[in-house]
Amino acid sequence: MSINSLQERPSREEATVTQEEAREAVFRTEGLNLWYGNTQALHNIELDQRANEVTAIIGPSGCGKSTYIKTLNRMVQMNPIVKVTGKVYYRDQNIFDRKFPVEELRTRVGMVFQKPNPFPKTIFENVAYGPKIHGIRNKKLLAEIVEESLKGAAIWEEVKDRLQENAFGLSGGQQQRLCIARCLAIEPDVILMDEPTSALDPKSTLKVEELVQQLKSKYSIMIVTHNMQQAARISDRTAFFLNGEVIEFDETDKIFSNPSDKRTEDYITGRFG
Ligand SMILES: Nc1ncnc2c1ncn2[C@@H]1O[C@H](COP(=O)(O)OP(=O)(O)OP(=O)(O)O)[C@@H](O)[C@H]1O
Repeated sequence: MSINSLQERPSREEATVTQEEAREAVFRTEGLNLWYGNTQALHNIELDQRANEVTAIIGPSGCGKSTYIKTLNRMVQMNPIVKVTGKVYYRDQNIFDRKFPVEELRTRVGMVFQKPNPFPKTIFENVAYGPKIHGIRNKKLLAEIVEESLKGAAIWEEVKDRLQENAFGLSGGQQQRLCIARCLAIEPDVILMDEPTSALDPKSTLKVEELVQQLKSKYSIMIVTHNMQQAARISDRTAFFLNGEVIEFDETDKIFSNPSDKRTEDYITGRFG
């Protein structure tokens, strides 16, 4: 079974899809429960990630935001004490099915972490690493992928003359965009971001936010953030988590202007969290 064969992305010519089709669910979570040992961290989560949209996950510390997004690439299940029930469909296949191709899932679903985590390698090698793992050896092709990915992550102009320098020589904000480029190099379908700007200064934060806005024309993005202004600025829909539950999930404008649940209102107005 191959994810790629099931969901070949359309060519540009075929890409004249209707608004409705463009917004199909890439991930659909139904009745998801998750335990760390005997402690339940997620309760009956129901959530969709639509294609070419940004979904923000907000909520106070410890409410299960990171746990949830790490469920989507099955990273959380690398921890042997984790147990899950319920269903998470990626492009209509349940990722918890025994036959589900997990390795392919990880190439289709990229992840960007809170702290930039470049490899101790050159800027070029950081981006070429994933494609090389996938068997690409042709130097010209690798160079093209590296350039395109760095351009996609809006960092090409800053690094094009120093591709052979160590990535640790970049600023924090540049390192984070390099990590986004590394993620783009494996041509993901979905990008999960776990507080990608929390370690960055305001200028770098703005750059990453602008980048997220640009990337959503090609990718579907889910972003965990503690920064409510950020969620309001860059997301199409927002899910408010509290104590491992989704309290409210709606259009971002609605969540921030007229939330349905008092707890959402209390959180976004800073009464707790
Ligand atoms: N590896 C683990 N082992 C046991 N419990 C864990 C583990 N990781 C997370 N938890 C627990 O699961 C719950 C949810 O944690 P999670 O990290 O998903 O929350 P979060 O909303 O992302 O928090 P933060 O905003 O502080 O990053 C917490 O009670 C946490 O203590």
